[in-house]
Amino acid sequence: MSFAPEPPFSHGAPPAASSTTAILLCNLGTPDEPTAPALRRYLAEFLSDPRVVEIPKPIWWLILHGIILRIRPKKSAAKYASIWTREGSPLKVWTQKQAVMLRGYLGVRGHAVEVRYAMRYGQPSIASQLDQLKADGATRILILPAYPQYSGTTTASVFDAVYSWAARIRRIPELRFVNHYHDAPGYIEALAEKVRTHWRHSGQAEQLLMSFHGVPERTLKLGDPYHCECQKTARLLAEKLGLQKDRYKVTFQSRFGKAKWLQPYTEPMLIQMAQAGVKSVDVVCPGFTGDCLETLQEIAMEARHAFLQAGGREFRYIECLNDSPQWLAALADFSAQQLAGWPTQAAVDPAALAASRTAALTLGAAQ
Ligand SMILES: C=CC1=C(C)c2cc3[nH]c(cc4nc(cc5[nH]c(cc1n2)c(C)c5CCC(=O)O)C(CCC(=O)O)=C4C)c(C)c3C=C
Ligand SMILES: [Fe+2]
Ligand SMILES: [Fe+2]
Repeated sequence: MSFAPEPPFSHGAPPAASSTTAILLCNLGTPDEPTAPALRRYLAEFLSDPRVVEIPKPIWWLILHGIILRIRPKKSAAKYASIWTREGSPLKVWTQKQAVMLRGYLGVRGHAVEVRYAMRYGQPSIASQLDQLKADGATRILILPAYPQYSGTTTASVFDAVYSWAARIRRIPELRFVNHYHDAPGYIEALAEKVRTHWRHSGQAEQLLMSFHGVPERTLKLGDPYHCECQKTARLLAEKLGLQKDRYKVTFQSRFGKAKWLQPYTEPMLIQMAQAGVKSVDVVCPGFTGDCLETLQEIAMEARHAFLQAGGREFRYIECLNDSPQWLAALADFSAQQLAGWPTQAAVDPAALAASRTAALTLGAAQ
């Protein structure tokens, strides 16, 4: 084992002038392009993570390499192709934009904090961004997962990647980790504002369906708080919107494999609702902070089709938080709280601050 060398150090020297505080916004990751070879690389990395699939390695290896990586890449590539934009994968586009905007929103609140983004799987990797931040003088880093609800399959996996990076670093920056923000008032309010805006434009459907990404049911029995955190987010959102219990439903999507996942499942629920006579439904995905394959393709395309086929008339998909000003403001306030006690003025570069203000103002209202 060898640790990365550090820059020369002289006794008594003042701290490096470039010593900074930084935030690393970490999201799941996405393939480089919507092709089968790119999907194979992405899925191989993602599905080899023991946090994601908890099947003993020798058995899972056979299934993954013998079956899944032979079939799924082509199918998934076609799905990605249907949502790909000129700027690339929506998940990456939104995450990148959120990082730029968060820096601007923190800037106008007086915090000169560097904000970068990283992907747990694919590029830019968490290790490469931490290397870069350290090279750029970051001495304090807040790890901010893009997941409001804690799950061992996502949040803990981001932390694993940070710990693995740190394990090869001689002089580790100060690190802080955000576990979750499923009940943060700003997050709930930003979600509620998305729904209200949608209602103002399109009217209110008979039912609001809140669809969260699923996880295997056994993780709940093993103590993962994800299910409870989703339920709490849903309850708080419903309360904010003044919705009675009979006007909304909470479901779980994106089931993978044959095991039981958290229930009720999104698509069967939509079919059941349509068959029971529900004609219109609003669908929101509160667990996803940016639109991605799971929302734009699985919900806005596949689930819509299933609902309409089963007799529903109106399926209205409500976009994710994306670049919502309320969301970025909430994230800035929340991040500022997490940075408490850390200097955030150490390297105020007026030109960079002005540039981030302009970026925030261009991308959305910076208040
Ligand atoms: C195999 C098990 C999976 C678990 C457990 C899982 C949990 C989980 N995932 C997200 C968020 C996202 N997942 C996305 C895509 C995606 N998820 C899985 C599998 C599991 N997810 C796969 C195989 C894929 C890839 C697409 C496919 O082939 O079906 C995405 C979208 C990524 C994108 O590029 O747009 C997100 C986001 C959460 C929040 C979660 C547990 C709480
Ligand atoms: Fe997933
Ligand atoms: Fe629960």
